[in-house]
Amino acid sequence: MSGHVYSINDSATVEDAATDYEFVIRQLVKIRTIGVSESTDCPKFDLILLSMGSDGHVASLFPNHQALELKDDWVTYITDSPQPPPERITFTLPVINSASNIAILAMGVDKANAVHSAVSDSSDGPDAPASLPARMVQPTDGKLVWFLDKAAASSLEALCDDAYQQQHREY
Ligand SMILES: O=C(O)[C@H](O)[C@@H](O)[C@H](O)[C@H](O)COP(=O)(O)O
Repeated sequence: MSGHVYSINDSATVEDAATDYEFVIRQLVKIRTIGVSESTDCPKFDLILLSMGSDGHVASLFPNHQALELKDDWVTYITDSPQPPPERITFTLPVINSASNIAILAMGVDKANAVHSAVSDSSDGPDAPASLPARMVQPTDGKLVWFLDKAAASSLEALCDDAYQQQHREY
């Protein structure tokens, strides 16, 4: 197992650590230890496991941060995280979205609003995708599964009721 663990170099600067980590991933893709997505040319991980913060951040991709717009980088760094620590490295959305399976975990009532917005259809105003990174997790060619406790799912009851009533009206 240890031969398959590639840790981040935490003694380098975040910029160097991100560059080094992306280099490692690119080598692993080259020798096909990690598969490649035919549609995106990104690494295709079997599973990416994320947890979501109450602000809707996943990985170290925070609301309205420019890191959300990266298209060509696989790994990036930030130095201005709104939550400590300020310096972080993270996979980018193209890599996350290329995975075969993505699981997002959310626990606690403080996640309820973000869960509701992330799985609802609205895409304007405060629910615009970049204001809620979890909404931007949309697998290109894979599956997304949410794991919620009751508290995190508590705002979904209203959503389900609405959908039920909508369907009911159509019959
Ligand atoms: O520093 C971070 O980015 C956070 O620690 C994050 O990774 C965490 O997993 C979520 O915010 C949910 O955390 P809880 O489920 O503990 O609230």
